[in-house]
Amino acid sequence: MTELMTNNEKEEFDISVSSLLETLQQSQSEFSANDEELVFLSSLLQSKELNALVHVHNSIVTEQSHPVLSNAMQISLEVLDVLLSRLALNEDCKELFVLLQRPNLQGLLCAHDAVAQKDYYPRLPEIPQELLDDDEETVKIVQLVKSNEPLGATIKTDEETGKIVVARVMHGGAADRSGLIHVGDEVCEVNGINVEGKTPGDVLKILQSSEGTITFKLIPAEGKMGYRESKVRVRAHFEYDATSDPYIPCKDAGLSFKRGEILHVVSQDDAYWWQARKEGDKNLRAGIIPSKALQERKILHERSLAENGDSSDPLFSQCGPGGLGGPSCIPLVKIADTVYSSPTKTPCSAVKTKKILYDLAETDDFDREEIPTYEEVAKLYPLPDTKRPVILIGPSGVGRSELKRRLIALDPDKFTQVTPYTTRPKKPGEEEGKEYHFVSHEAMTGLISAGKMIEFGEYKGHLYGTSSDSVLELIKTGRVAVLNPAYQSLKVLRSATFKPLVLFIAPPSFAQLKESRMAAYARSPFDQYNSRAFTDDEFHDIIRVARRIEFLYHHWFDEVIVNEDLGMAFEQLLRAVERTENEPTWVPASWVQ
Ligand SMILES: Nc1ncnc2c1ncn2[C@@H]1O[C@H](COP(=O)(O)OP(=O)(O)OP(=O)(O)O)[C@@H](O)[C@H]1O
Repeated sequence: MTELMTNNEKEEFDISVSSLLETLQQSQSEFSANDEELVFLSSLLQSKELNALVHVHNSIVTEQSHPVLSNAMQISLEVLDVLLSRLALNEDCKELFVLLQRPNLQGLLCAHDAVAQKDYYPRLPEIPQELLDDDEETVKIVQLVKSNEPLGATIKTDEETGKIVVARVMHGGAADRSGLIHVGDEVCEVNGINVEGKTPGDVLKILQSSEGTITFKLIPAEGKMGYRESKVRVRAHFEYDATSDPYIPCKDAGLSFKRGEILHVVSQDDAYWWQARKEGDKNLRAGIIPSKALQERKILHERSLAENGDSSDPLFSQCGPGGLGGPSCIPLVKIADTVYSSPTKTPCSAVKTKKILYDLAETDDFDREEIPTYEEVAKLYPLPDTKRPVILIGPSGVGRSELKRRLIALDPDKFTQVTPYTTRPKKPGEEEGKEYHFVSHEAMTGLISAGKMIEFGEYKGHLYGTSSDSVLELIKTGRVAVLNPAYQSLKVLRSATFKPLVLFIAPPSFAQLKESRMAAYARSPFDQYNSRAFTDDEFHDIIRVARRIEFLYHHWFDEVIVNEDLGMAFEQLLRAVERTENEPTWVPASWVQ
């Protein structure tokens, strides 16, 4: 039996319950309801139980029972960014900067975010089908208002059931932000029109001809709850134009990007099409980009077409007008309002390639190249006592030695070259460890076979080489090692051990190259006596080799410096080095983990 309240207790009534009761009592005469119903309603509103329940509800709503944020890790990275520019200001900034980078603190923040995002494992099993009521299905009615913002969803015909279903929901788009439309939701009706048996194209026509509000009747997908936004960042090693991609299922949803841009891949759920945003982009809606696997297959397919006139990859020959993966976009609609009715009877039932694209005569150095598509990257924060080595890559004669010399001359205490090893005898005036480390032939071959030499070669019967331990020792001293090795050494040097800054020194056009070198009376390094100027053939060679290095290794360059005007090239070099000392830089993710 319902217990009624005393007057004292009534004073503690929730304000909304009291005003309901008051309205009921004031307007009793206007109701057509009989006395019995009015007495019941009035006693219910005055009952202790209802009042207690309202209090519990209010407490739950007002209590902060959920995490304040779920991106503590991201915020800590932003704080690191801010602190970086203030390190010199005071010791507290420095201490916090070091503390925030400690693995245990980062682990704690990461765990906090996982809990806040309810990213729990293992996932609970689905409720068994027999426990669900067979006769009744929940439908949801979603109302949308046409606007200029795309909905951010695509539809397709389900291969098994033949029904129209939501194929993809773009992260951060209008559909995603509403939380109302999910992948796998079945579309039953659009504006009261039953879409059973219709194609996605038919549905799009209905949508395009609709004005104002559009009403969808959907059957929610089973077990679609919650997705996790991936934190993966990649550097794109190719340029992508979604508007001219014949394979993309929905051009409007595509994200175009340039080579070298950093992308935040928010979903890799689809094998062919990832969802991504450009790093730092304020627009929250993700766009689709080809997955790594798809891009690799696409390149192989295109090479095969170019070389043999055909391709054996069935994936691309199947591709119809809807693109690869085929769902159609739902265009130009925005969610305005939603009404759920539940439950009601439903009215409707990495490929690696061995192929290479350069002269056969020159393949010896490069016979195991990967197709560069995306590289997972992470931010590397500068550490005060550890300096990244600077590696100048480029064709012989382009000016790397000159740039290196200028860098060392600018600040010899900071920048230094790595003393090479040689088997040639010491000349008068030379000191061990200054010009060279003088070693025996046996010692040198021992170092080479132990894989200790970054690069080595023979000149006039003597071996010369640079040891990896020499570079590591320099890094430990807090100085910046500057190297201009042969480009093949990048395979060894570009690793988590050295974490180098790789700069490609490129030649300008033939005319600019010739003019700038002539104006400076530059001596040709290809001439044994260094007494004559460059020849046209040498300039052509510099350009040809530069193109080849760039084609093969562009994905490993942090920056390209075109060496036309020496002063400007040097300035650019200096700024690039300073950035690694003062700002976080994107490096392969494996270097940071
Ligand atoms: N931008 C420039 N303008 C004019 N002359 C230049 C420029 N850059 C370099 N030089 C000159 O070109 C010549 C060759 O440069 P450098 O020796 O640095 O080439 P390199 O790339 O180190 O070649 P190698 O790898 O064979 O030693 C030098 O005389 C140098 O002073």
